[in-house]
Amino acid sequence: MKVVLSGGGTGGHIYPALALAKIIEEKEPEAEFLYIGSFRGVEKQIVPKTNLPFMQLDVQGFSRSLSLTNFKTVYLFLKATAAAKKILKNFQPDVVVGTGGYVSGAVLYAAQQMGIPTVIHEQNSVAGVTNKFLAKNATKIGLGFEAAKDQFPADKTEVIGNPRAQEVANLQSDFSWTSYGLEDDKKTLLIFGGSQGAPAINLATLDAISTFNDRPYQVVLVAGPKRIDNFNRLLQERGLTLGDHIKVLPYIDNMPAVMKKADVLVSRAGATSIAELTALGLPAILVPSPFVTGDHQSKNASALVEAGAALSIKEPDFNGESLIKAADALLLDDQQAKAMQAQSSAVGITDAGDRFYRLIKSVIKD
Ligand SMILES: CC(=O)N[C@H]1[C@@H](OP(=O)(O)OP(=O)(O)OC[C@H]2O[C@@H](n3ccc(=O)[nH]c3=O)[C@H](O)[C@@H]2O)O[C@H](CO)[C@@H](O)[C@@H]1O
Repeated sequence: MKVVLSGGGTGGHIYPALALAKIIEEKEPEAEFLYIGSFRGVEKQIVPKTNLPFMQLDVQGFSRSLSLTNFKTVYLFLKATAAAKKILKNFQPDVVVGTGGYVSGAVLYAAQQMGIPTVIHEQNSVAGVTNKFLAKNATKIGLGFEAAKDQFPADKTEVIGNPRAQEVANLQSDFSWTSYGLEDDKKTLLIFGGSQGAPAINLATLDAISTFNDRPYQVVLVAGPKRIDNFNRLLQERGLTLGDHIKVLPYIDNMPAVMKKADVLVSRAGATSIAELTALGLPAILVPSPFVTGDHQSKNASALVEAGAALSIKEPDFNGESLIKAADALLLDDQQAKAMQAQSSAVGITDAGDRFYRLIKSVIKD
């Protein structure tokens, strides 16, 4: 099987594509892949760390206000589509899979025009712009959340979950907190604001630092590669020091292994983060980003809150005090955490990768 994967811009669109590649490789070791990303998104850092051949196109997103940059966006889209056609003609894929982000718009649009089967994956409860654009001519559509079902044509749409969940659930790892200078027999609160870090989550953690310094549990904050300097500057300005049981990092490459060792997670309600934490049954405090299309993170979070699988705190209510209160409730008292763990595991779709694989096989022409 020859598969082109395309997804970009942000980790939440990229990791599902990489997880799918791993599942296909396990089932069909002779499968060939090509990952097509953009020059601008974080895929240029993430994909080259895998063994997948990687090509890049020049695309950019639409600006929300009417502006001249949108003419450039259209121009780049048409140019990228033409470039994608050449790449596809050369590679001759059996299927082209898009996991969201502008680059997948150009690549799958090209494939659709060439009559190559396309499968899109919508991770969120609310359809993204690119997937809405591609849905009409997509051969099949896989969804992460049931809630997105009524936004796509019913006859070709299936709820499959997010393949990253299967990757995380099946992961064998000997990761130890000692590699961060922490202890393995202490409970650990892991905090990260999606793949880029989130200022509101970093600031609340900063406000909570002096209390965390006195807590018996460990705290790991992933501040984000572009945000860690600001966090450290504010820490210094406020004259705060971190206890030995608190670590602040820019990014974690082996996040699934780290999540597996954590006891409670504080995070945004990005779809891939949710797929991972429910695959692990990890109790979570979610802080949906208010800055995303259609407020989709609040809707992603609702699915978990309704099931008793997570707590959700709106960003304006999220601060040092509410963070400590929620973290203490789950880390100092086992009962609530255990109940949440069970509900979270019940929500997780840990065979999402297999379901995605079957969906892809179903569109490949003999
Ligand atoms: C601001 C924004 O537009 N966010 C969107 C983006 O989120 P974002 O890119 O943040 O994606 P998710 O929260 O879904 O996933 C984050 C991914 O990054 C990984 N990770 C994170 C931190 C780290 O240090 N290392 C690491 O590997 C996580 O394990 C996870 O796999 O795509 C998601 C999936 O479409 C959407 O639901 C989010 O609303």
